[in-house]
Amino acid sequence: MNHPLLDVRDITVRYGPVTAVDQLSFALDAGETLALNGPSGCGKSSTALAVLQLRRPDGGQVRFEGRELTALTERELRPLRPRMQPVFQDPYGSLSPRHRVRDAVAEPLRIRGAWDRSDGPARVAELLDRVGLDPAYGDRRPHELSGGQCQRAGIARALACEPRLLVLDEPVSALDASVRAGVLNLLDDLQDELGLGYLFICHDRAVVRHFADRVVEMRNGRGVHT
Ligand SMILES: Nc1ncnc2c1ncn2[C@@H]1O[C@H](COP(=O)(O)OP(=O)(O)OP(=O)(O)O)[C@@H](O)[C@H]1O
Repeated sequence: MNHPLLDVRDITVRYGPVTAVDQLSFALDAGETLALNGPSGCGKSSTALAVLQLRRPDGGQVRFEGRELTALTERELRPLRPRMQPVFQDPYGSLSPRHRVRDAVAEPLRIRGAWDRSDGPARVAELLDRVGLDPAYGDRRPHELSGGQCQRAGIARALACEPRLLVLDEPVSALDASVRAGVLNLLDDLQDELGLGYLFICHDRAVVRHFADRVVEMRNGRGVHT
């Protein structure tokens, strides 16, 4: 049966009396970029957390690859989690400051049981190269990289999970304008090559227009499809 990669129906997220996301629905196919755009506080990040099941929504359904995630226990979700990877705004926040980049990228391979001592290092080097980082940067720690390089390393780590969906929450907003285009081009190339679906959260309308296939404009937790 054909189903969207991600199918979000009527999700609601509340923080006490505040309704951050109010019965929001959208769907996203593999190889497609759907943007959530809107002003600060309209509920974009809360939607990202609900899609990733990092915060369980208070209502509605999140279907990923045809499976209804809100009905699953944490244990049942665990094997699905690598397939939906977040990339957050703060490039330094997604990597541990204590670990070298090569270990950060290797970790998902180890967790998945995909680490092999003979070809693991070459796989890490390949992932770093794929995101435009010289594999020698694997020896560095995050603070020894620029913001753009660090965001690329975070994307390499996400790719090590072999995801189908990336939830990109303001992935270029903290970067200098001069490096933004490079990271967006990388994301475009990866999507073409791997058929990834992108839920792209961004407050910058110009970036959204350039990058997204479709846009959901959010206001006060509600969405308008454009
Ligand atoms: N942990 C929380 N506790 C209480 N209220 C929260 C929490 N997180 C978000 N909110 C509130 O929920 C609403 C939506 O916030 P959210 O961060 O999802 O919006 P956003 O569009 O991503 O904004 P921004 O771009 O500023 O991050 C806001 O009113 C915000 O104050």
